[in-house]
Amino acid sequence: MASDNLLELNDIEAGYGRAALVLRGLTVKVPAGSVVCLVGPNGAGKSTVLKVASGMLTPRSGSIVVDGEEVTGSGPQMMIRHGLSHVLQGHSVFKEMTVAENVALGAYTVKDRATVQERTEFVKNLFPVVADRWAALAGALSGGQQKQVEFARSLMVSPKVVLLDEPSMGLDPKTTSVVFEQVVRMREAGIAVLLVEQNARRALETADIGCVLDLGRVHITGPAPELLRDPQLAELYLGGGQRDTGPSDPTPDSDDRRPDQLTTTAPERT
Ligand SMILES: Nc1ncnc2c1ncn2[C@@H]1O[C@H](COP(=O)(O)OP(=O)(O)OP(=O)(O)O)[C@@H](O)[C@H]1O
Repeated sequence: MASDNLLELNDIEAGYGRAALVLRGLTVKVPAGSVVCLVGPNGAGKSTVLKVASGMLTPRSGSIVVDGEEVTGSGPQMMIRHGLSHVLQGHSVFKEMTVAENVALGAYTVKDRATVQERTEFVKNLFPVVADRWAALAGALSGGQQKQVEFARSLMVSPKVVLLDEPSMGLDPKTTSVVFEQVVRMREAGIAVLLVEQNARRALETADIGCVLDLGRVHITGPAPELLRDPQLAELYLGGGQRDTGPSDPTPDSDDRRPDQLTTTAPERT
């Protein structure tokens, strides 16, 4: 039976070299047309999930299925061909190159000129700031604008699923909101997103499905709005308490608390 999931990571075990496993039987599914976000404490393995999905790290066991096709063991170039595009943590624009050149780099595997042209128009339309600053040096753009150039570059290969690793890293709250608006635009354009975020509340406000990782497994998964309403989760992962609870609300700054400030671990659920 055909699956509606564009990406499935099934029962994945993965780690680095001879060190202990980081992912210990992790299963994550990304349905078509959805944003799925992974949240959890530092070291839980969130970025490692994206590395496995993009072929940077080969799992020791488990399977990776993209749009119904098993692709386990594919390297990064093949994963791009299968439809997965990875936007790495931090900033990766080439600052001394123009925005146009940075975006064009994303299409280095695309040989057909008409396709490149069509994708270029698509990303310029999706990210107006990229179109507006097309001829500018990327280094002259703000952090949030550079992140949008990275998004645009990642879409040049017409991915089915984009893997976003902490897109809000280093950005102020206002710029973070702009970047998350662009994540929503990607979903509206039919691109599924697997998102890793330290800013758990903001990510869950954007996502359709949330997965809480701890110790290399998914401990809790469900519709993101439900996770946001869960008082225990709010206490553990979202800076304590829910936003609309009146005087005891967290301050705006507490929105940006990192899960590594937490001292407890997530409750186990089935
Ligand atoms: N290249 C690497 N070589 C060896 N160990 C690594 C490597 N990358 C990550 N690890 C280890 O894997 C574990 C999970 O790291 P990962 O970056 O996936 O976690 P994370 O949940 O994304 O955390 P963070 O929020 O801090 O980025 C950590 O113990 C980390 O030290």
